[in-house]
Amino acid sequence: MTQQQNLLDLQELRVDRGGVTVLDIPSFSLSENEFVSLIGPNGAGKSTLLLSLLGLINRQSGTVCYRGGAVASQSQWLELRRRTAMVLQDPLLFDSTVFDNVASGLKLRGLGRAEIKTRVATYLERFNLTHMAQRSARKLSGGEARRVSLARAFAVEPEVIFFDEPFANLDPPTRQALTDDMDRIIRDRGIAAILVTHDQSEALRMSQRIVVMNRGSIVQQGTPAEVMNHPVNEFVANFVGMETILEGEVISNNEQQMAVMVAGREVDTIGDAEPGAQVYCCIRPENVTISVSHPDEKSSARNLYPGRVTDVASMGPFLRLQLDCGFPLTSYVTRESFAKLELCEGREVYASFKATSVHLIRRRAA
Ligand SMILES: Nc1ncnc2c1ncn2[C@@H]1O[C@H](COP(=O)(O)OP(=O)(O)OP(=O)(O)O)[C@@H](O)[C@H]1O
Repeated sequence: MTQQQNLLDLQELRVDRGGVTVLDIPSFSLSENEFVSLIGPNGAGKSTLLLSLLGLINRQSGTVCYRGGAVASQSQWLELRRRTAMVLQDPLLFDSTVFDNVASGLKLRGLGRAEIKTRVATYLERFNLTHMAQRSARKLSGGEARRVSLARAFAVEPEVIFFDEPFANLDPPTRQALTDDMDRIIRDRGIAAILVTHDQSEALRMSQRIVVMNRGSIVQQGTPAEVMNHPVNEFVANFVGMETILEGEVISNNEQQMAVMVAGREVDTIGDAEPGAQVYCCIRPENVTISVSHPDEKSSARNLYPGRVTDVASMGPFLRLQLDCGFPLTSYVTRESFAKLELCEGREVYASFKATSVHLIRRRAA
């Protein structure tokens, strides 16, 4: 089997700012076509990590390799930056037309006029901006300006793209439309990407790998389901909110009443994905009800699964139960219910939740 080469490799990175170590990362890598999200609280070091990967910030130690070769000289850093695009929360548009803004990266890279014209036209169209090519970039709405900054970044046809909270403060429909456009182009062109986001559903939807950072370190990384369902410590558990995240595939959709296949079991949900779509079913622990005998058939919960309690942990006034129902499920029960139902590790139970309790997120194929 041939091993896929990493696009970017970072080793032994340490960055001090204002006399304080703000980043200490033994290793980090990004492989070809991979989409990675960096999540973590304010000040965790997410933006500093992006800047470090491009050599845009002084570092105490650390080497970056691009396709296996060390990036050391000034010209090697410039070459890496030439192959990379970065989209920031502030679109930072020039005071000129939309066309000129989208063309700016291409001019810098020395493309000829005819090629620039064709390339800009392609990316204006992809981001639905053709009709405003001659508009002043100063007179755009927040959503339009973000579109222009995305078109500008993609127009240089980078091998890697970094996004630092590119959709913060946008209304949800605009945000959704932009992430859909961006996701399509990234997949079409096989671009590797790192996204810094505070929106966990965005991270879930877009990423093959989620990296959780705190206080300058990487605390955990893995597939979205691994990180969300198996947090390595209390910090990650609290930060990701402890929803159960199940990978599944839509098998039917009848006027938004959907069935999703999860680990060989059917989960009923409400939504609008088409059969065959890859999704995550997200279920909050407070929406999972436990009973020890088969519940009344009249129960309104559409999803009912026999399972076993695999772990019990104290959560203040509640107990958190980990269940194995053929897939993992987390439930909170009060101490009173826990005693009344005589629950304990190993106990066989029934877990149920309503179709309306399942929050559906489309999943990027691995
Ligand atoms: N110009 C600066 N001078 C000194 N320290 C800085 C500077 N910029 C950032 N820092 C510090 O570096 C650390 C990492 O900041 P960074 O912006 O990378 O975090 P972040 O995870 O991206 O945060 P946020 O989610 O708030 O954007 C923080 O402790 C921050 O206070």
